[in-house]
Amino acid sequence: MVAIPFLKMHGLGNDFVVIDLRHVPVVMTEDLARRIADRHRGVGCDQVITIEPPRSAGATAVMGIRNPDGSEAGACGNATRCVAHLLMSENSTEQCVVETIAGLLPSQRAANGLVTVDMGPARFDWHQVPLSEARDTLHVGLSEGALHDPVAVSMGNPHAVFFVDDADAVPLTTDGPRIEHHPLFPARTNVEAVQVLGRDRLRMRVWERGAGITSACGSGACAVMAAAVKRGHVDNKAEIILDGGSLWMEWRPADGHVLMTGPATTVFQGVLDASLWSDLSGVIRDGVLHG
Ligand SMILES: N[C@@H](CCC[C@H](N)C(=O)O)C(=O)O
Repeated sequence: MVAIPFLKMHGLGNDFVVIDLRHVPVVMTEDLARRIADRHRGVGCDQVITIEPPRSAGATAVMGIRNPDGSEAGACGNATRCVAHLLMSENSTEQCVVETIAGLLPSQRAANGLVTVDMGPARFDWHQVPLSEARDTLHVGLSEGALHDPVAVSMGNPHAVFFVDDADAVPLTTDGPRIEHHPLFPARTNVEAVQVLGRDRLRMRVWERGAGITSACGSGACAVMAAAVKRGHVDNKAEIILDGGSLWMEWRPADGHVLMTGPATTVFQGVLDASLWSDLSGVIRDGVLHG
């Protein structure tokens, strides 16, 4: 049985096990992702990220996203910067296109070693978030503990953005999971608590769907930027300060796309031993792997 190489990477401390499956007959299943993400028995991470062959014209590669609970996500901004960095380094290019189940994300190198990703349009239609019933997504009118009246928005994954007076005082470990599992969000939701510091500065903390509190969420920062523009709190550009550091955001009025700029950091390389999945079904594609 073979071992599979991986990279440990992070974006502002939101950490990933990145596995290149472009030439390996392995399928990332819910069970396998859970085992890899386990910080005691596996490698440990906030998301398991796969790189797979492109499916659409113009894409450099597909990026698959799994949360530590095994669930699949349509967007992960911090991992997109990491994967884009790897693809651009591999191809010696300054740009690439990362494909996700939610769409194609054009990415490019920015100043100071940072990476910019066009995360696509913020969507405010209640069907698209999704919500379980018709609501005004700019004022959803939902309350839980310290959190009231969010903006609901999709960046390819669902977000509930709450504007608060003091983001650091919000008890996210109790209020976050209650919102994540609220019946109004049939696909569950990521939860952001946001404090407006100025017309170009926001402080944000996040409770991630399927992961809990993380030090940063790139798609969350995009959702927050779009929500803050729609509520009239910021102009088109803003710094968003997360627990793990800052992201630089731009909302493009012409098409409603959100552009995100931030770091992509490689921590170490390792190998996943086949003992991690040898008793799991559905992991090996096209037969058995031999070393
Ligand atoms: N950390 C990510 C988001 C990962 C997926 C999210 N938890 C979900 O289930 O939608 C980011 O940087 O965007």
